[in-house]
Amino acid sequence: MKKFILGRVRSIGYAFTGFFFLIRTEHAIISQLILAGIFTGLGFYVEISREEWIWQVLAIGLVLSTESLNTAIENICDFIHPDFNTKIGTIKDIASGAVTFAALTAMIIAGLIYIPYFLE
Ligand SMILES: Nc1ncnc2c1ncn2[C@@H]1O[C@H](COP(=O)(O)OP(=O)(O)OP(=O)(O)O)[C@@H](O)[C@H]1O
Repeated sequence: MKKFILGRVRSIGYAFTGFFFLIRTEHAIISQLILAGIFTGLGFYVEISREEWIWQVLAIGLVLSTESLNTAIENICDFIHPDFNTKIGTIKDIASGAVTFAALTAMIIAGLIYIPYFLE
């Protein structure tokens, strides 16, 4: 049991190391965080409902998580094959495509939340 708990605590530590690495060094994550900050400010400004906050937080989390996984895939690609390779290019494009899915979803959610407020 003690070994199990220690293992879990250590894993949380590694996870936070990755978290801080991303927010310190990854430009894509930093830009998404700035955007998340802008939308958080907008949420307070137009006083969105509790339910709309939940959707907004989920949308932000979805984009940041997908972007983080995309960064991990890019790093693996650059590590295993630093030179130009069409397969590596396709893998990176696919990982970016996943971010696009998440970003489009977030844009639709943002539209559903904010367009009615701005039409009022
Ligand atoms: N080794 C490679 N071989 C072939 N094509 C590559 C290679 N590296 C990158 N590419 C192409 O360039 C695109 C951008 O790759 P890159 O690694 O620069 O990511 P990025 O989207 O600019 O991310 P970031 O801004 O986080 O660095 C890829 O989606 C792929 O099409």
